[in-house]
Amino acid sequence: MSTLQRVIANAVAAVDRAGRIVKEVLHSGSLGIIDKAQDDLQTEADRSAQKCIVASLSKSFPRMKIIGEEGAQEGMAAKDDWIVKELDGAVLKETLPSDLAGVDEKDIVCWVDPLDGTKEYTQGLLDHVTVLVGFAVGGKAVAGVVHQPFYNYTKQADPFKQGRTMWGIVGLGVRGITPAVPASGKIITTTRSHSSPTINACIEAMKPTEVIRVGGAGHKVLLLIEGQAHAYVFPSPGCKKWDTCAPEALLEAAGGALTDIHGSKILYHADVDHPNWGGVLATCKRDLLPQYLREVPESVRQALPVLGQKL
Ligand SMILES: Nc1ncnc2c1ncn2[C@@H]1O[C@H](COP(=O)(O)O)[C@@H](OP(=O)(O)O)[C@H]1O
Ligand SMILES: [Mg+2]
Ligand SMILES: [Mg+2]
Ligand SMILES: [Mg+2]
Repeated sequence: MSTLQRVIANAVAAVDRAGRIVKEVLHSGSLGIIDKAQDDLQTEADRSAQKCIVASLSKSFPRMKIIGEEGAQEGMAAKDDWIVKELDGAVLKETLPSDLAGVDEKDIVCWVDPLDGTKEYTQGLLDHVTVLVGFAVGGKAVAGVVHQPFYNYTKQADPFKQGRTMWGIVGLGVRGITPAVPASGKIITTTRSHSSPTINACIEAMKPTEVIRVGGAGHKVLLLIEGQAHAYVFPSPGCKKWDTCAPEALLEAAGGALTDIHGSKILYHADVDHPNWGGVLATCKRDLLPQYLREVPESVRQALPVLGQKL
């Protein structure tokens, strides 16, 4: 059994536990909101869910490098029942592509966003929330685990029996979600809580038939995979590597593509800068990407630094 496969299997089990924590904090009625920076909130759910995922993965895979949005969380003990040792059986049944099967534990970089869409979580827009665990090898996003704790959420049913987990491995495919493409139009999804004149100018220049403003990088990529939008347009340095690693791998495994606004690959080595300085541009199908890249206005290109190599 390959190490990467066991790591992904553990992450699939751990995100479910993290999602449970996100629900427990919501139901406690005390979100424990902290302002990390302007337009950058953290809640007790972000802190505890990260502790759960990082403590679980680092216990079983101590040589893997793990980078989480909420930092080291020193002094905060993980409760015993937050440490997930289980490996998801469905992941273990798969056969990994040969280029990933032999990867050593120390060469895997894991990017954890314990709660993506924090702003929307605090505002009760619960379906925008995802838990993201992405894996990179050689700087490339190769696998992504995405849990949506409040998928199709209803207050009438047991909250802990709701939610869904999706995962994808580049070269293998996606599980837990069925890829589709929109029937017509030109539908762009973007931020609802971190907008800017540059973002709006870029979207306007693309002449969409519809703009869907929702929270979360994970949630927006799910809209692309499920055929609700053609492109995710975010020419801003606000998204970080933990926002895009898991969504990028899931999207690529489903047939789409995610790069920066210049079409350069986003790099996920352990020592990279955390912000995606070149912004984010993603499309539901890989062959749609060049068209959207061409439509980015020159003024928007010039507002964001050029890094990395072209896809
Ligand atoms: N200007 C900004 N400042 C801080 N974080 C930003 C940001 N723009 C985007 N992000 C982060 O990128 C993710 C997706 O943003 P959005 O929902 O606006 O599309 C969110 O992750 P988190 O909710 O995990 O912090 C959000 O905080
Ligand atoms: Mg955050
Ligand atoms: Mg995020
Ligand atoms: Mg987050």
